[in-house]
Amino acid sequence: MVKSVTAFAPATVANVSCGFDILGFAIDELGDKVTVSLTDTPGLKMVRIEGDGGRLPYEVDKNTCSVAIQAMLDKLFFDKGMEISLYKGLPLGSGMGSSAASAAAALVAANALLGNPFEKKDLIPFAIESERIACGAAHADNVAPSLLGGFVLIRDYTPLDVVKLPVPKGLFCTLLHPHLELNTADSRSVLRKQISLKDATIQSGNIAGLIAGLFQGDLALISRSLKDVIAEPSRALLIPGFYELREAIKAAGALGSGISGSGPTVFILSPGKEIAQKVGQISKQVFEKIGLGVDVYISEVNDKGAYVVE
Ligand SMILES: Nc1ncnc2c1ncn2[C@@H]1O[C@H](COP(=O)(O)OP(=O)(O)O)[C@@H](O)[C@H]1O
Ligand SMILES: N[C@@H](CCOP(=O)(O)O)C(=O)O
Repeated sequence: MVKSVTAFAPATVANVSCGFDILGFAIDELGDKVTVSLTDTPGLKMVRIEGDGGRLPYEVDKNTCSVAIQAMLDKLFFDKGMEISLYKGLPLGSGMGSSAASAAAALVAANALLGNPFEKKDLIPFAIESERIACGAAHADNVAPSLLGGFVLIRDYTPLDVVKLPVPKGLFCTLLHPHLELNTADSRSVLRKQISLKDATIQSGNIAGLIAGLFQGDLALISRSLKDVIAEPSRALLIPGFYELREAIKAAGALGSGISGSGPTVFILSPGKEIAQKVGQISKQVFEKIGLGVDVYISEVNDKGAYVVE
């Protein structure tokens, strides 16, 4: 019997502008790795955390890896133990679904260790529990795409209704991660609690348009729909250079830009790698001009999601 499994789970862009808490997609290469080992001593233990600068909790009721696995084991009435090692590839509070990637990798590793009693889709509720711990909100728009890959819609939470959407060919994402940290809990606290009928109508039109654009592979429709009148107006104020960046890339041929998750990372969608690289260069200069260091990542949409590596 296999005693130890390692899994990788990718970074994700949640919301995708108009899909607050209901839409996200996965990124290539960037992500977290988790190794889970079976032990005879009952209970979970976080035995190792690397790449976090010593900032993440070892307490099993605080780390998203162990919280997610515990939720899964509760369902199975499992009486053995597991040791968990986390290798963080993602920066904390980045808006790239860092807490979610840890949970997704942990679940895929633990599930494989037990002989895959759950389909990947069935792991989402366990991962959602870990998001409640990380940011106080049980949102699924990072954990679902990190587990399943591609664009994922969360049509409803009660009961959970998750739909994987098509990924148009040639779609590239540029991620700009300015060297700032924003806690998801903090950037949720700045959101308005009420929205007007007018804004609800605009947002519904855009999310419907974005999903239709994904199904039809219609990049012009995707471009027209990448607008957010709900979260972005409040959150953009927390990201220096956000509107300057949007202005600077206007003529470069990108489809649109927005805040990745709750920020500070900004995502830009482009029709092809060349434009994705060009807007990356332009945006980098915008951030550097205002004295902010920035990491630039270019990626296709990752359609695979979390997977076992060894
Ligand atoms: N394994 C983990 N990886 C990342 N963050 C974790 C993890 N476990 C717990 N957390 C907590 O979650 C918070 C980071 O999550 P969040 O601000 O939502 O970042 P992100 O936007 O990158 O997902 C921090 O308070 C951190 O302590
Ligand atoms: N829908 C959530 C997404 C948070 O993503 P994160 O990557 O910043 O954790 C929100 O907008 O709060």
